[in-house]
Amino acid sequence: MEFLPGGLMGWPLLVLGLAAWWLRKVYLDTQFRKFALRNHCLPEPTTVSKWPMGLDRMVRLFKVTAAEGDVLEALIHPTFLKLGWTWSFSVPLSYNTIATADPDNIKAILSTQFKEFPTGFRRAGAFGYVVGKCLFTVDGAEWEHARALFRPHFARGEVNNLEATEEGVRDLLAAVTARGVDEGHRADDPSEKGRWTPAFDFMELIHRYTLDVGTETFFGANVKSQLAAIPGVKIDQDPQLAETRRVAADQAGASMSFAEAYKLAALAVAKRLRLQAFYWLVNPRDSARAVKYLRGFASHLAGVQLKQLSQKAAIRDDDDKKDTFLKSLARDTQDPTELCNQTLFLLTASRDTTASLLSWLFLMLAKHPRVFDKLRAEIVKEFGTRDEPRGQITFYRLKKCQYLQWTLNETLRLQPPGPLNSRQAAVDTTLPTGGGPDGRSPIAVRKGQPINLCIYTMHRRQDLWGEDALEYRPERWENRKNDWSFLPFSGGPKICLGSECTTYYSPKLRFERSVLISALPSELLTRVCVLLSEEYALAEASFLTVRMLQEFDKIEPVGDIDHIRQIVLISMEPTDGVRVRFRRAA
Ligand code: HEM
Repeated sequence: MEFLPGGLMGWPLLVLGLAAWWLRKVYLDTQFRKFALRNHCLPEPTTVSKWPMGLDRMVRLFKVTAAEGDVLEALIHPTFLKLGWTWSFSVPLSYNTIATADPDNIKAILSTQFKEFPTGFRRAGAFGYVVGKCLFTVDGAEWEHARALFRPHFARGEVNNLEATEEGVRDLLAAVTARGVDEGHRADDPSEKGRWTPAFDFMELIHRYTLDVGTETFFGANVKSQLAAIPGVKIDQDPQLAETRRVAADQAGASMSFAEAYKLAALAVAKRLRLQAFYWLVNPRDSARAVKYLRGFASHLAGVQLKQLSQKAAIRDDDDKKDTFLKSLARDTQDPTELCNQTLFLLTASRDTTASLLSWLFLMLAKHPRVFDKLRAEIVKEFGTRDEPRGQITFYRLKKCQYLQWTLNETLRLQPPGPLNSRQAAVDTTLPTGGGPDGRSPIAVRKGQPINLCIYTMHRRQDLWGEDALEYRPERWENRKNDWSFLPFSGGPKICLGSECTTYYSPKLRFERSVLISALPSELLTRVCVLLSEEYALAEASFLTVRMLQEFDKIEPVGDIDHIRQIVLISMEPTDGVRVRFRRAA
């Protein structure tokens, strides 16, 4: 029997199939309309497309991305200013995507209606390309399982020990020193002569810093990328790490460094994110090689860890004092793929975001000398100078530096490392606002409908942040309480785990805290964790800022500081890096 269209049975079957599909669609559309009516929902504004299925918007998006342009300022933010804080746009072969920059809607999606808005298959398709199934790419019971695996390690405050950060900062300062001195810069002033570094891209060093701290923290294997980039410096390697690097290099040919592989993989993820349901179209050969490299590296380390643990008679009696995330995780799961996925994800989550924050912070300090001077005065008062340091840099002392906290917050507000977040409705449901002529009625959201949360636009709204919302002014944080209009770390049960814990407690406090935390029921634990928010993620950035400002007393921008370009890869970064020069403190 012939079942192909054109065969004897083919056409009737095809017609029948189409009719069934159409009837189902009509039925579901009618049900959804009734649902919207029952819930007093009105439609949100929609962008007008010149081509069917919103293809023109998609083509424009690709043109901007291909030219390494700024999708936020070129496409997304202006549409919010034109249509209001919640709108939708057509996407080929899918329901309209909703975009929102409204705190009430965002709160509902991330928190009060959390179960109705999982992350969905688009995120899994885009990020899973590199990190497979992990905390970030799964939903429901799988997510709960992964979060439970992560939590004890974070709650004990072991993620990123202080030594790893200190070592990272030492290497970074060595890398800056290795760049030498620009004898010619301001040579006419004897008090300045010989104190300025040459102009260089500080962002490159920041990326290496967060990579080194991250690989040490999560894998227990600092890749020493900062020292590796200094010509002539020989890195003192333990044999295990040398083997690890060799294994990773073999996967891709020695032509690629860890940092390069990382950038290529991030570019592919960014492209897959833009393509939404068609993410699978992106798999360029060089990115595939990069992903193989990164996964080879993580898998090798997971294998080493498992071998070490299996050699111990009783895994829980591991008496090795140096704990890493990988080791801690390996006590709970011995699945090598899971270990590889989770640790590689954690490295991605922590490295790019922290590097983005630090890059923007130093760019802002270069652009605003007043803020730099005020911040440095506070740091010197609390921690002393390079030559006369005052005590250890601890988490509590960092927290006490109010202007430092404001400066970090202001940077996270204007340039959030994660400017866009996404979810997908699991059921027909509603959002509290955005519908009707005044944009205040609830809107109906259909099962399967994708939603983009635009944190970037929300952080720049004048009605929420005042007339000077676009100005960099840390002082605005005086007396301002955090609410749902400030979400650099997201919110609700999936709030950034890095924002939940800290490394800067003393061992005694850390122990007491871990006992307290492990005794809490999970719901309360989540709330406590949110209260402890921002601690860890900001500690790594604060620590480096303090040490840099002790070391250098001026920073000067190089190039056009008034027209800073930005690009969204996995995180948002300054397109042209952080081109600056520093003046060593006298
Ligand atoms: C400035 C630094 C950081 C920023 C701005 C940031 C921001 C974010 C954001 C926006 C999310 C997405 C949550 C969602 O899907 O709603 C996230 C998730 C996450 N972040 Fe961070 N992050 C930072 C640093 C870190 C660090 C240092 C770590 C680890 C030590 C970390 C670990 C995580 C984890 C594990 C998740 C996944 C949580 C989950 O899906 O349940 N982050 N982060």
